[in-house]
Amino acid sequence: MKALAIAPYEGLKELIIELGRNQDFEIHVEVGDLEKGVELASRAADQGFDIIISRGGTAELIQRKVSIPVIEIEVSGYDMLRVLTLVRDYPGKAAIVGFQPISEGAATVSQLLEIDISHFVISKEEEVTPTLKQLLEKGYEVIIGDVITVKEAENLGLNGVLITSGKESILKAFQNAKKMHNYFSILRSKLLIAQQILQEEEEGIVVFDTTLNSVYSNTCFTEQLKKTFKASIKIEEAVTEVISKGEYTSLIENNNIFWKVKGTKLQGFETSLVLFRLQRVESNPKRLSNGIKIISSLMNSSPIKASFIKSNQMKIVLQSAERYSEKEESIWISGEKGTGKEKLAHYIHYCSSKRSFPLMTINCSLLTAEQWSLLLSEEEGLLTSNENGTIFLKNIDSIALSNQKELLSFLIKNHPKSRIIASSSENILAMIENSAFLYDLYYLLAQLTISLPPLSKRKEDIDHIARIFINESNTKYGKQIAGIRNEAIEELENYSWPGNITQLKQVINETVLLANGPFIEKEDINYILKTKLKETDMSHLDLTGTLEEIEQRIIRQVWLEEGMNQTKTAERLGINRTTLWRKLKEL
Ligand SMILES: Nc1ncnc2c1ncn2[C@@H]1O[C@H](COP(=O)(O)OP(=O)(O)OP(=O)(O)O)[C@@H](O)[C@H]1O
Repeated sequence: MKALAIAPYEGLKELIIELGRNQDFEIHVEVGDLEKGVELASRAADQGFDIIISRGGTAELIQRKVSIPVIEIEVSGYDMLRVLTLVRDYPGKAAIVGFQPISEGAATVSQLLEIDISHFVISKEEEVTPTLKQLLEKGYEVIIGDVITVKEAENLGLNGVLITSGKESILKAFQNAKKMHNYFSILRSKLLIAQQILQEEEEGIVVFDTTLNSVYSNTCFTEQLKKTFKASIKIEEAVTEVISKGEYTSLIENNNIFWKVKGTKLQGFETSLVLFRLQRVESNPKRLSNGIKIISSLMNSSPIKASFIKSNQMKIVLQSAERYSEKEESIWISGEKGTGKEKLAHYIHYCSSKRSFPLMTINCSLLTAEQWSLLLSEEEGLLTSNENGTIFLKNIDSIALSNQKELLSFLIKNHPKSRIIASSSENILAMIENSAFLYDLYYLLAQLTISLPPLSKRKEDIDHIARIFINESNTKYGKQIAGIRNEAIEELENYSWPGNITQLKQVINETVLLANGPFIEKEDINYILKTKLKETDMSHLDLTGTLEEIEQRIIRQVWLEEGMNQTKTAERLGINRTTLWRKLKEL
């Protein structure tokens, strides 16, 4: 043990040095009262001292500033006895001034020795001067006390007598120091073990106090997760939730790896401390990440701008979404490809109380059978890890029957606490009828349903949505398109949009890229619609079946592209209107 003794007065230094010679530990002594003592002490830990020994007010001040143990040389009965014996024959009125233990100790001893001496208790340092001034006025001449009191008494012209520490008090302090050092060594080694384990832990650990200061974090957290944690979790909300409800759970994604976040309260501290543990989700994340994404809790602006929606059909859809968002039930969104089902799922999540938790999107059409079984394999798997948030099973109609069965039994067995939204673009009731989709799974996931109309049935929305896309494309390509002519909008409204909003987005994107003037003209739109789409749509043409069936598909495709305008369709196909009319009737 290496001890630093800070003596508030010179004489004490000598005594400590003398007594320290016979001890089995190393002791250094410095002289310093109050602030000077604190200054000396603050360097002690860095200088390799294990413990500090000091006295009275200086010891108390030091204790508040350093992290190593501080042992106080207490005023003993012997010290008191000595000083009282000394002043017994002093001429003039004498008083003892000090904190409670000193002044009460003095009272007891003076009573026993039948010495007539008054004692005055002070509770803080600032009371020393006013107390002494009062005593001066009352005719006291001798003041007995510790270093501060005696110094101040002398300043005021009183006769100060210091209660010096005797041999016994110092030896007792040495003994206490040794005991404390032993105790601290055991504690410190336990702390070091714990700290090392936490530092090597593969889970991230961070502790916040109520002022949102991080008071502890381990290497895994600081080196790998800190940035994502801060960007994905509203720390204030999370800490408040732990303090009010006792728990917080969420999920974050960091470089394609999913981490469960669990917040709990640490017990046994004076102030509230909140611990967050970040655990890697068990399933092999690399193999799962394809097709699964997490939109963190920090979704600040609405994914759908309601004021841009003009069609009644869509207004009703948004109203249902808002009402359903507050319910716990699962929601099934159906609609043709590209009608905005994913956007609507985001909107539901955004409107709900789950908004500050993650939205996990699982694109079922991108997951392989192997990934499906991984996703569903373990109880602590990904599907159960986002308890407070929303899980969006996109394109659920694309999963194989065997995976549907697995998903159904997983959901029945594990009851994920998260809200589930599913989306499909096929006619799901027909699929159920043809045994291509499980009846039970549909009804489990479709407790509430929303059907998105195709874009051709909500032409009033085209104008505004097109403007959103022009803005997006301007940003993307650094273009400055200022607007779109009304005639160009009319062309867009007359088109049939088999690919719905996705297709509108693509058309606007290409038009913006190719446009030469500040406005998108009717001709720009026509060029893209007629030439570009004809190529892409034809490439998707289904060539199965008889020639007659293929012909029917071509006629329907062109008819849709021409906005169901028979004259234009006949013109493009090079047939007369009567033939077209007859052929369309056969469709
Ligand atoms: N109200 C809207 N405002 C602006 N953009 C929209 C809106 N609705 C959809 N979109 C955009 O249209 C495209 C298609 O939307 P989304 O992916 O939500 O459709 P989907 O029905 O889920 O598509 P799919 O069936 O192909 O998976 C996306 O780029 C989306 O951002």
